[in-house]
Amino acid sequence: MADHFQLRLVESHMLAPTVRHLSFERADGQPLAFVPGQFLQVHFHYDDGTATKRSYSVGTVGDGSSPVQRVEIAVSYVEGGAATKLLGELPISGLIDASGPYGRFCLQDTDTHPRYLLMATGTGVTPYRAMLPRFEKLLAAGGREVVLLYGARNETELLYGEEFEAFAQSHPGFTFHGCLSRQPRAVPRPHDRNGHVQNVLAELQPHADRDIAYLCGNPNMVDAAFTALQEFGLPVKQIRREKYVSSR
Ligand SMILES: Cc1cc2nc3c(=O)[nH]c(=O)nc-3n(C[C@H](O)[C@H](O)[C@H](O)COP(=O)(O)OP(=O)(O)OC[C@H]3O[C@@H](n4cnc5c(N)ncnc54)[C@H](O)[C@@H]3O)c2cc1C
Repeated sequence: MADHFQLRLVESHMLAPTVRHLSFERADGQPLAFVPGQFLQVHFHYDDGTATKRSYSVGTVGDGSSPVQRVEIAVSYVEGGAATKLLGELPISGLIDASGPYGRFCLQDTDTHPRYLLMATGTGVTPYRAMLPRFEKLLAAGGREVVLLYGARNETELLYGEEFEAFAQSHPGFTFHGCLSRQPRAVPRPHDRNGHVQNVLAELQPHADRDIAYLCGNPNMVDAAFTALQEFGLPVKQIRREKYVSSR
């Protein structure tokens, strides 16, 4: 159930040239209960006093089942963006109004498909970071495979790339494909792919009997991947989507 609270900024750094990682705590000292995959809304006012809000996926890696003390988000720079400015200029200890958690872009206990196909561009990878402890449990139970296709123009834009690489190395059922559309890595990793995420799909041969897909981030990518997965025969109920549409 959604709650309203203030968040206090405790840490902020650039994750990539145009993406900032922000780490908050609730000002009331309470932990945040959320299901990995959910998002928060940040509430603020334009200069003319009009109230507005923006959504951000929670990226905190907790234990996957209990509330977290840190509320981590990744914010992509948008030219002239009101929330971009607010969050980019927020000082350490600065407060913002927020509410949440919201959304149903979450893993379902009822899903029994053997392979999870996760696709993301940009900050759309954030919910999958939060889901890592859930994937750890799924993989430990056996009989499952998780494949993350993460699209970026170059390696500097692979947010949390080292964390996903490390998770893949310590969890053999998890494969991380960095899909680089403009510039390959200086030192390529074994699972790197060149091109857009949806182009790498064919290599994985998605199949309705095997796959459940999660798509998150840029709406154009989500729509293109949704169409491609349907062409491979996946029914709509096996394709979960979170589009980072502008909420103005
Ligand atoms: C469920 C959900 C989860 C989201 N999670 C995240 C997240 O984790 N991280 C994140 O960075 N964003 C996320 N977003 C997008 C976020 O809510 C804002 O839309 C984004 O940060 C831009 O807000 P802004 O106030 O800076 O720009 P605005 O003031 O809203 O927009 C400024 C101008 O830029 C255009 N614009 C807005 N967004 C984009 C864009 N992405 N690319 C190009 N032009 C744009 C607008 O049309 C407008 O002309 C999410 C959106 C949704 C719906």
